[in-house]
Amino acid sequence: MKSDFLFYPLFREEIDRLSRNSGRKEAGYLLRIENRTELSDPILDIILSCQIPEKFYYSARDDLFELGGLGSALNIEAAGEDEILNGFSWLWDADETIPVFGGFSFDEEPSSPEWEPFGRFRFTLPLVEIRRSPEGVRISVNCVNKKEMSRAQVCRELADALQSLDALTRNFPKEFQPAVADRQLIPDKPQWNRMIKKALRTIREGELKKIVLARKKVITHRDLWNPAQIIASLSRIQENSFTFFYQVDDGIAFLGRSPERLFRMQNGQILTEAIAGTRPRGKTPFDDQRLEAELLSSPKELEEHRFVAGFIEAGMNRLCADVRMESREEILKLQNVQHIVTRFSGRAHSSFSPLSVAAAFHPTPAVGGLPQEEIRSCLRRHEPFRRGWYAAPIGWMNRRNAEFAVGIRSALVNGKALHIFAGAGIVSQSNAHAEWSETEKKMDNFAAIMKER
Ligand SMILES: C=C(O[C@H]1C=CC=C(C(=O)O)[C@@H]1O)C(=O)O
Repeated sequence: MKSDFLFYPLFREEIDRLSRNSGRKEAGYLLRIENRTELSDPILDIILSCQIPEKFYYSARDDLFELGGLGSALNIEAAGEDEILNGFSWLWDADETIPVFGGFSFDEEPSSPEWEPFGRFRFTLPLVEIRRSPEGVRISVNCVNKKEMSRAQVCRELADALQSLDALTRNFPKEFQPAVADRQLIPDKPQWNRMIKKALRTIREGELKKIVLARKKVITHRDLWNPAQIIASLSRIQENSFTFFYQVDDGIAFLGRSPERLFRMQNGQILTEAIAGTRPRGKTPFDDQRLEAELLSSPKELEEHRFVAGFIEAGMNRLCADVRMESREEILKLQNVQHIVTRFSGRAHSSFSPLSVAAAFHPTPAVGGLPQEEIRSCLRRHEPFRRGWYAAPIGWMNRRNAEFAVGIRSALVNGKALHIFAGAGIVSQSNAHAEWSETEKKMDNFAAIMKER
């Protein structure tokens, strides 16, 4: 698999023209050039073929929007949302539509070493941004003048960066045959049973109504994992889902196919949804229909779902006017599982920043639990590993618009280790064995690409 797309030829003329234009020193200045173009290669192939350490890719669940990025013109890692917004505010003063890609960790406590490269909050303005929307494909290049260089010097830096990028395009094998050296389940099945028992006790005692407990499989490769191959294989699965890929360094990436939108914000309109309640897909259409009917009539699954829907609706009522339930308790069919989904829309009361909207919803009871205030400390007590960016918001934003998926059906690749995550909502009627099987099903896309089944 390889894309032969070259960036420098597309921008050479404009860079030459701009470099002849001015000798002024302009500190903090962004040089951004946008180009509309046709692409014969898929954006993901272009992103994955380039061997630059930092890159990202995002595609919306409806497939109408894609955003890819190569390299980094400005990377902001921070402990809080204000630092992120302040760090990009000069950029958005120049053009408030410029998107940056990133996310933040599930909770605020320091994470474990494997997550260190991601930090608490991290967003990237890439060197090259490729964006596809219904209006067409636009490729933009960004160069931030941090060193008070003259315009001609900035142009030279940009030209050099694009030429180096073009030289980094490589072929990578489409076939994916990992050489697995070790597999570890954290927790293992007996530990999981004990976790669920303890969670059910906490629910019975009235401290919690619902808690979403997660587990992970750590699969160790004999050599290093190639995150590009993992996301390339995952993306080929027909799945009603967002695709996300955030590689922060060579061999270190958070990636996945998530069915769940945290929210989308566009021109003051907010769309969000509750996804919770699960059954496997059936082996035949008849069986599938039976499981769907079972899901929609199960008091346990409906309770699990309604905790989430009620929470989201209350959040929407705080943030928005004209809140509407766009659909109620419908079925979302995925490759291996089906869920109950309820969708909401509303008009934001004021011009909230995307990160404040993300913070208002995260963590929803689809990935945390209820009551929300206690859930992060509760999870730290119940789960035997740190979540890092699993189940946290991941996506893109500019000053006013954004879309964040919930980072589930996901994995962290770090060197030789691949950490695959899945969680399940525990309510008073949950059963440890059934929840274990459900999390197995939720990890099945990964099992399929590794031909583990
Ligand atoms: C927490 C996960 O799924 C959530 C989303 C949909 C259905 C869920 C459930 O039925 O338990 C979970 O709340 C996960 O996949 O890791």
